[in-house]
Amino acid sequence: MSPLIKTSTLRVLFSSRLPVLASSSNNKFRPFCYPYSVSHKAEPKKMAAERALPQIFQYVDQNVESYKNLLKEAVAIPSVSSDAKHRDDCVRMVEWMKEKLKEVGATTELRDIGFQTLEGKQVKLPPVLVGVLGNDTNKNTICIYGHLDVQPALKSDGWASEPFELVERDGKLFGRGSTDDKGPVLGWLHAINAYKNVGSELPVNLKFVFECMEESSSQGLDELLMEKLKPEGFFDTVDYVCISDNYWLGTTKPCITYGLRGISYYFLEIECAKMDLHSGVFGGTVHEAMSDLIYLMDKLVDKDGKILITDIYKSVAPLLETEKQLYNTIDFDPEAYRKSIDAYKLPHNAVKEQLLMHRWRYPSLSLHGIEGAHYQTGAKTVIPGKVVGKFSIRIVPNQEPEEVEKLVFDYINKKWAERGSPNKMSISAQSGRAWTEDPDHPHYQAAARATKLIYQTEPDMSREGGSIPVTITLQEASGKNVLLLPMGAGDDMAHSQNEKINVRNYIEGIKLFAAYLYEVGKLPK
Ligand SMILES: NCC(=O)N[C@@H](Cc1c[nH]cn1)C(=O)O
Ligand SMILES: [Zn+2]
Ligand SMILES: [Zn+2]
Repeated sequence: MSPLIKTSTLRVLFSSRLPVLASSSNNKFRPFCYPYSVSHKAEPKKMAAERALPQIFQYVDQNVESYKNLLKEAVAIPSVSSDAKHRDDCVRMVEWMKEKLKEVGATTELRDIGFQTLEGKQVKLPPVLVGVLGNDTNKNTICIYGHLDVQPALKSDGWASEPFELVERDGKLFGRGSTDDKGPVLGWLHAINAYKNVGSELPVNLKFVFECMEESSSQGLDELLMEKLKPEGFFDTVDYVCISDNYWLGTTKPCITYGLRGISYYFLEIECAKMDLHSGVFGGTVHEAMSDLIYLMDKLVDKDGKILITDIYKSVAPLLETEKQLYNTIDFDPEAYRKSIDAYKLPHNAVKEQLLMHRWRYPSLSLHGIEGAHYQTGAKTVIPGKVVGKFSIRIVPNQEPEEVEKLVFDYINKKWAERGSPNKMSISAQSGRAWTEDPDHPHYQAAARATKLIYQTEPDMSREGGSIPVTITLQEASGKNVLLLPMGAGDDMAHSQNEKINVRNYIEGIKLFAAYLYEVGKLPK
């Protein structure tokens, strides 16, 4: 190609629907070698970004301490969305992030999404942070979604250090939200900031949607996206959607994710009295709520993990031969996985393909806890007056939340009738849909190139057992390809005690995001 090729000619070449970097795929990957020999004058923006990458990577390496410090600040805000006591912290977290986004040059807006019923009260939902950075019609636009809320955490749950104090041990940054999802959200900021600091224009326009209710079923977000942002034209210019809110499958090999399970979360409430009762005084003279609840919860799943709810497997997408083949090549070691969680034994005879399928494409039911039950140390002799059993079903492609909820309600009502208890029982649910995407899309190829540049290995195309309820909504709202680009490793223990992100994953993740922006910037407009 002539070094003096004009931008317009280049655009014609770009617009062929071939993968833009197809020419590099036969060669050994050469990190900073631009496949087109184009003069800086002819294509200043693209060339600027191209030349900037090595400087960006160097800049990132020089700023590790400041990245850790910013994550420390974010982790210190206990933005637990499920707890009304932390609602002000959630609002503070969103406002904190708004300032950070403004500092990198974005225009920002906090969008009100109304109220929710929490602990019997009407509680205001934290606002959603919406941002825009750049509006160059020659550039692709990526919509980035992330969440700023976290799961609850107490030191007494078994954390080695305070959960809301980021602490570094052995190259790992421990703290609630470090990997889910504050580290990755900050990663985007750092990548943008690095472009700016090396004096390079961003290769893409960016739009941001950062919420603070993801860990509580993203309440209010779908309505904002579909009934407000979409009609207002927010998605009109969006070409791609990217979310970094999941993890590698293992601890060494990066992956890009094209599927998530959905979630159907249940609150099963049983009341036997208006207050808690002394078991010595009242035991033997009341129908106890807890016994009823244990009876019902025991009817949900068998010891091998098979869900006992009638017809629950009926609508699960059939396993096609083509899909079956995909599992063979995935890099996943069941024994390393077992050891990473210190489990005694894995189900499904620890067969790799079976484990992956039961994590990605079959539903699973988990029992989470009982609100109102005695759980502290000691021998409190109480009969709880009211208990709420919590369980959820990870739902999969072809299973619709409404259909699953109906099956669960019918089944619970049937078992309740069989129990014949005089107590008061009620059940409610919150659900989000499963999502899959086309991993052969040029967007995925761009992310794969970025990943290979950073980690020198071809990423696995994976699915994930967890849920990000908004993913499918963003896919529908934008009508564009959605991609999950994980930053953290498979042993990060999100939602668990001692959640962490490896310093390496955090820092290389920032570079990965910068490289991804560059690669998407090169995709045809
Ligand atoms: N990183 C995504 C994530 O952890 N999502 C949650 C979503 C959730 C929690 N409660 C209801 N939905 C998950 O558990 O998968
Ligand atoms: Zn989470
Ligand atoms: Zn998350």
